[in-house]
Amino acid sequence: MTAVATETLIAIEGVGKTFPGQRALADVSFEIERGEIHALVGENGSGKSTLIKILAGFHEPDPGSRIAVAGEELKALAPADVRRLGLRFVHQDLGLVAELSAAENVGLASGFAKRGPKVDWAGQCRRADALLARIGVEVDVELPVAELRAVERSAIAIARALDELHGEIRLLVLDEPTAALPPAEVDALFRVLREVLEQGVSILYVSHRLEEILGLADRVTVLRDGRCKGTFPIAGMDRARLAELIVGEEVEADAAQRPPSCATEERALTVRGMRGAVLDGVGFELRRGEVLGIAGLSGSGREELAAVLTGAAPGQIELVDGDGRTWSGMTPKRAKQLGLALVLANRHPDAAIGQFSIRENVSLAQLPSYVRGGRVRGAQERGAVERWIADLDIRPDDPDRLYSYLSGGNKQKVILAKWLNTSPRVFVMDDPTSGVDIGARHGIYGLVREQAATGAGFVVCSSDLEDFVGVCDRVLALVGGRVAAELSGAEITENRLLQAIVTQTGKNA
Ligand SMILES: Nc1ncnc2c1ncn2[C@@H]1O[C@H](COP(=O)(O)OP(=O)(O)OP(=O)(O)O)[C@@H](O)[C@H]1O
Repeated sequence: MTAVATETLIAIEGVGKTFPGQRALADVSFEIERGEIHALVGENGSGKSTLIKILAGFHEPDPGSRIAVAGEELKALAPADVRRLGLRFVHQDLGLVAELSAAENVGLASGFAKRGPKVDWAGQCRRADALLARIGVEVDVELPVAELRAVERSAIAIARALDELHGEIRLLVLDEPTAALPPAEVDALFRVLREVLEQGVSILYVSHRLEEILGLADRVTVLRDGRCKGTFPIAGMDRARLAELIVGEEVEADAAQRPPSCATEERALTVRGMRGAVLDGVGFELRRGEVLGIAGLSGSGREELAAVLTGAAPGQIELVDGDGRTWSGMTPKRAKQLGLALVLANRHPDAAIGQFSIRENVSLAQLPSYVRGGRVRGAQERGAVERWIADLDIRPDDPDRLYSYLSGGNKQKVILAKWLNTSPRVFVMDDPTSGVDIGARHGIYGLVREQAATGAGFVVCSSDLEDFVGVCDRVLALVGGRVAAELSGAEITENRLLQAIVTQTGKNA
């Protein structure tokens, strides 16, 4: 944690934002000090991204809102003001072009080093190297960023944001920077952020991961239903108190409450010899009613397992289904015949259709069952969707709300509802709680358990260790594309998992 800061960098006063039919922010006031890490927290849909988009000049706030940056009063921030005043943003998707190198990505944002009319590649690489060195990171700046570790990509996005070519940088805003980072890489990111702070840049940090906020921030501002519930020092704050401030009521501790396994003796699936870009012969048996976790750092094969298992990514696999039939190779069509549903994280472009409503997205995978005699049975469809909206606490609770207007966490809940609604034999989940708030997370674990009790099998691939502790019966830890360790029942703790995915390789990510 840093020294107590004293000077106001940004004063936000009475800020509101009303979208057609939706008030996202109302009378929000708080201050960000120079030299502090200021966390911004709140439930899904509480207005965090809207506030950030106002600071980024993307949304204009309601009349009467006031924002002052370094003493300069503004009613709204235009994108040119944002740049001039030194506010920089790193969003969850990082905005990097995966096929290009770090040197090229830096050049795309702030121009390329030139020698005469030509690009000076050596000079451009030196510039990217220097930007990364300032935050204590060393990577090969000529490699395509797709080939780097997730935390290295985050570091490049941060280094690029802090390029002072166009003036002093005062505030770095990070929107859920760790949503897809495994824990060992989170520590590496924190080291980078401390370096950023050393440069005199303040940080506004948005996250649903409470441990991170407690370990990193100086102060925290809590939003609830678009209103500011206050700004609190982190010193003296604990997880339970912070969770209560966010949700507005006491939140139960989850780890101790994991219900007993519903795994039966019956096979849901046997997988053998799974190979892909990284996967190197992974196999496992999944029983009906069992919730199996797949843990691993980025580059361990965890990120591709769900897609290879369901035929969404190329790879080799041999599979024995619940009826004892053997299958070689997998395609999305075959996965469907076998009753495997791939539940993608909301950041994935194929996860849902932005221009469809909540109702249309939830019903999409189940549409044939609502059609009788060439007509959609609207009442039945609507009833099912309304039940999912209530069960997952999707906000706003309007089935006709366009998916693209939903907050990140609510998008994730719609994707889950879409697949829970289809009752497959096996759910293959990729980061199912990405961007989901602490209250909704418990709800999701409850629904997974409910479905497991009916005999569905689950393969839960996640970068978030809480998912394994909260809901899994057994966890496979992947290292270098292979199963390096297996934990089950009470053995599944965050510490043991961390050891399994990091120390097995002696890797210090
Ligand atoms: N462009 C838009 N049009 C209409 N409503 C919107 C728009 N953008 C956001 N909203 C609504 O404003 C509210 C606040 O959303 P916002 O994305 O700011 O929440 P959030 O706190 O960032 O949530 P999450 O943690 O899920 O990312 C939500 O009800 C959302 O549906």
